[in-house]
Amino acid sequence: MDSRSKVMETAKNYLTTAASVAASAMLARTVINEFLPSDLRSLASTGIHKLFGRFSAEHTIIIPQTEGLNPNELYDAASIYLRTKISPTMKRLRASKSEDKNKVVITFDVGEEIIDIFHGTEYKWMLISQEETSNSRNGEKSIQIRWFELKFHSKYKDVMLDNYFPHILERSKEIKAADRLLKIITNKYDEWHYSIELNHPATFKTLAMDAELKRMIMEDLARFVKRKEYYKRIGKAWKRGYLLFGPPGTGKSSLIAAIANYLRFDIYDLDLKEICSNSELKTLLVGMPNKSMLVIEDIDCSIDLRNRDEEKEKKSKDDEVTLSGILNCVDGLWSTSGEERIIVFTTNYKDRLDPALLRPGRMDMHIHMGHCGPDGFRVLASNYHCIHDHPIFEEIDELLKEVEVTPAEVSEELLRSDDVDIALRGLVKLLHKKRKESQEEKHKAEDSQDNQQRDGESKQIDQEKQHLESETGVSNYESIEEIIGDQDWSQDA
Ligand SMILES: Nc1ncnc2c1ncn2[C@@H]1O[C@H](COP(=O)(O)OP(=O)(O)OP(=O)(O)O)[C@@H](O)[C@H]1O
Ligand SMILES: [Mg+2]
Repeated sequence: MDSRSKVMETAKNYLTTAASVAASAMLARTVINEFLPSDLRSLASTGIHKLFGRFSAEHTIIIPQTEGLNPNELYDAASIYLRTKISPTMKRLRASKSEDKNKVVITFDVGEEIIDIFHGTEYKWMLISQEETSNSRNGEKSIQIRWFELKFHSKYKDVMLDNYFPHILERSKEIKAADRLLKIITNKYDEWHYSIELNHPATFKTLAMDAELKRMIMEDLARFVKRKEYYKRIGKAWKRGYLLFGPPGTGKSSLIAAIANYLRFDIYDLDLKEICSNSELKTLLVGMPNKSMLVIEDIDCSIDLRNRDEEKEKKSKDDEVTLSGILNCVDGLWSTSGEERIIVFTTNYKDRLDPALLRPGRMDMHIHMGHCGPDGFRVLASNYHCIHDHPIFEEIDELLKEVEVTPAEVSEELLRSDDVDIALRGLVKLLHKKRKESQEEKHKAEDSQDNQQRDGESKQIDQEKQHLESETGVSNYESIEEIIGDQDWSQDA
C-alpha cells in the first residue's frame, strides 16, 4: 500500500469512528425517550440535541499528529496546506523559523478555526492540543497531544475522501517543493556525489535579456510541466532540451539558475571530463530523479565532439564518452526511466558543435544569449538601483545600439557606486570607450584588409609578370608594365 492509500485508509477509519459517535447519539435519544420522565425528557432532549444534533448533518474527523509512534502524513499535509488559508481576521497566529530556511513561517494557533471552501463545500478546521501524562522509567512525563478536528456536512463524505483529501496531499507536496532549498549536484566519476545549496538569486525577473525571448522561454517551461498526459499520448519521453549559446558573461549560467528557481528543480551539473565511457554516462543519467535538470556547460570544451570519428577507430566502442552516447540521452533512451526532465547544454561557440547536436528535434529550443540591449539594461538598472527611468537612459539606449557590451560588464559598472548618477555616468563612459575601441579595431581591420588586397594585387602582378616573361621571353620590368597596360587588377584580386 503506498503512502497516499495508507492516509486514505486511516481517514476512513476516523470516519467510521465519527459515524459510530453519531450512532451513539441515536442510542442516547432512545434511552431518553424510554427511561426518563416526560418533563425531564424535553430538557435532556434539548441538551442531547445540542450535543449530538449536529451529527445528523455534520461529520467530524479527527486527524491526530501521530499514529502510534509514527507521524501522521495527513496531519503534516493539512498543517502545510492550512498555512495558505490563514485569513487576516484570525487573531492568534504562530511564527517560526527553521535554521535551514531563511524564512519565517506563519501557522495558525490552537483553538483558531479556519474555514476552507473547496468545490463549493465548507470545511471547518480547528487545531486542538491537550496535555497528557505518561509513565516512563524516569517517572511521570507530560506530553502535548495535538490533532485537527475537521467538520463538514455528512453528504460530502465521499467528495471529501475522493477529492478534498487528495487535493490537500497534492497541494502540500507542491508547497513543500516550493519551500525546499534547491541543490546543485555534481558527479565524481560515475556517481552523483557532491551537493551544495543552489543559492543563485537569478530569477526570470532579474534576468537581463530580450523581453520577448524571456516571455517565450517562460511560456515554454510552463507548458512543458503541464504536459504529462500529452507526452504520454504521443509516446515521447517527458523531457525538454535547451541549447544556450552566446559569449561569456551574457547570462547562460544565470538562465540555468533562473529555470531551476522557476520550476523548483535541482540541477545535476554533469562534468563529462569525470567520466570515461558511455555506460558511465548512462549510470549517471538513470540515477537522476524526476523533476530535475541535467546541465552540461561548455559542451564544446568538455568533449571533443568533432574528432570522435578518428578516435572511434583507436578505441573500443564503450571505452569513451561519444557524441552518440550524449545524443542517446538527448533522444530519450535513458529518460524512459524517469520523467519531467530538463536538459541544458551551454556553449560559447555554437558553430563548433557537431551538426548532429544541432539538428532539429535534438534540442527543442536554441536560445541565443546576446549582448546587452535596452530591455536587458532596464532590468539591470532596476536590479541594482531600483530605477525604471532616468534622463540618461536615452543616451545609453543609443550607445547600446552600436556597442557590444555583455550584461556582466554592465552589471559590474552599475555595482561600482550606490549613487545612481555616478553609476550611470560610469556606464556611459564605458560604452564610449568600447565604441572608440571598436571603431579603432574596425579601422585597423579595414587597413589590414586593404594591405592584404594590395599584397594580393602585387602578387598577382608578379605572377602575371612571370607568366609574360615566360611567354614573351622579355625580362625587362618596364616593358612588362607596358605589355599588361592598364588592366584593372583590383577587380580580379
Ligand atoms: N543576462 C543577464 N542578466 C542578469 N545578470 C547577468 C546576465 N548576464 C550576466 N549577468 C551577470 O554576470 C554574471 C556572470 O554571468 P553568467 O555566469 O550567467 O554568464 P555566462 O553566459 O554563463 O558566462 P560563461 O560563458 O563565462 O559561463 C552573473 O552572475 C550576473 O551577475
Ligand atoms: Mg556560465
